[in-house]
This record gives sequence, C-alpha cells and structure tokens, in this order.
Amino acid sequence: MSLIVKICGLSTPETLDAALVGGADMVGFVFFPPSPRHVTLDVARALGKQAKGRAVKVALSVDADDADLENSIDALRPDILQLHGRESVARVRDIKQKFGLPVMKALAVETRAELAALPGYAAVCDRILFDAKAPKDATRPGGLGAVFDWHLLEGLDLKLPFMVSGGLTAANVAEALRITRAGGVDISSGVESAPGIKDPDMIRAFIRAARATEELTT
Ligand SMILES: O=C(O)c1ccccc1N[C@@H]1O[C@H](COP(=O)(O)O)[C@@H](O)[C@H]1O
Repeated sequence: MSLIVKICGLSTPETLDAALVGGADMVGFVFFPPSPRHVTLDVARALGKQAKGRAVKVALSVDADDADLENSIDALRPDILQLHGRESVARVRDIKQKFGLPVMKALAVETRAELAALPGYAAVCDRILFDAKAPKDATRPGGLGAVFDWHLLEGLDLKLPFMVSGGLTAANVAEALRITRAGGVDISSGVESAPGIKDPDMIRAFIRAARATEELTT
C-alpha cells in the first residue's frame, strides 16, 4: 500500500493548492480556536470546495461538542474526522455513530504505558494517529513541532492503519518511517515559516521527501 501523506493546518487557498498539486493524499483543517491554524466556518467552506475530490479532507477537532462538530462538518464536508483531544473510547464510538464518518483518533505517546489505551480505541475507530505528548502548559494538544520516541512503535502489531505525526520535517521523515513502519505521515509545523504560516516550498519539499522513502521500500 502506498504511503499516505497528510498536510495539516491549511488555512489559505494558496497553501492548500501547494499541498494538492504537490500530491498530498490528505489535507487537514483545524477547528480549534486557540490554534494559530484555526479556520472559521466560512474559510472551511471555501477550502472544502477547493479540495473536493482532489484529496481526503480531514476535520481536526479537540474535545468538540456535537454542535461544533456538526457545524464544522456542514462547512467543510470532510471525508474523515480527526479527534485530537481527550475523547474517550465511548465518545469516539458515539461520534462515529452520530455523524456517520470515519474517525482517526490521535493518541499522544511519551512512554510505552500510553500504548495500553490502543486496543480500546482500535476497536472503535478507523485509523490511529500517533503524536507527541504536549507539555502541560501548552495551549493546544498538537501542532507544536514536538517529536516523540519513534522506537516506542517499533514492531507494533496493530490491525488498523496508523500514521505518525509530531515534529516531522523533510529531513527526518525517512528516519521516522524506517523506525515506525507507519502507513502514513502527518505534518503541520514542519512546513511553516512561523506558527500558522504554511510555506508552499516546504510543503512540496516534505511531500517529495516522504515519497522518496516509498522508492526505497518498494
Ligand atoms: O495544528 C494544530 O494547531 C493542532 C491543534 C490542536 C491539535 C492538533 C493540532 N495539530 C496536529 O498535531 C500533529 C503534530 O503537528 P506538528 O507537525 O508537530 O506541528 C499533527 O497531527 C497536526 O495535525
């Protein structure tokens, strides 16, 4: 199966275009007001139309209630929901049933202990995204450019597709994939010139670097 490359936190037509033309498989939009990448419903509606049929649209939320989820889904028309907060297994199941969309649950990993939560989530969601744990005083649970110890995923036998994120860049993506054997990679800060400001050249360079690893393994 080919590697899934996701560019997250897109918020302008120009940078979305760079991701789409560059060959991103998934494009992510952040619905979380404290984030520098937060998109309003109007912006999400326009970007959603631009991305339609060209890549998988991902709506990222953090412990959102049903009303906020409904509004973001109505605006973006996503293909999948990325739940990046402390959503419980029961809440993930509930969201899937209510909204009828596939769910990718983000799990923050710092030690092997956090992987104990995996079977519960694996039973209810469609995809797992491993990310670094945010510091206690962080204003958001992700999108911080923080890397986790990829060796924690070494030899992981998960019967579900999984992706890796957290501090990825064009320079380290090959190493992350070599160690984790993930089926996909997700990036936000690593393709930005400043928090929330995506750089089209960095987007293209990251996609190229990730694709180059496929050539090494196929
Ligand atoms: O991007 C954000 O602002 C964000 C806010 C809240 C939760 C998650 C967020 N981003 C996701 O975090 C990971 C890692 O990002 P980075 O590459 O280390 O910056 C990625 O999945 C983003 O989609």
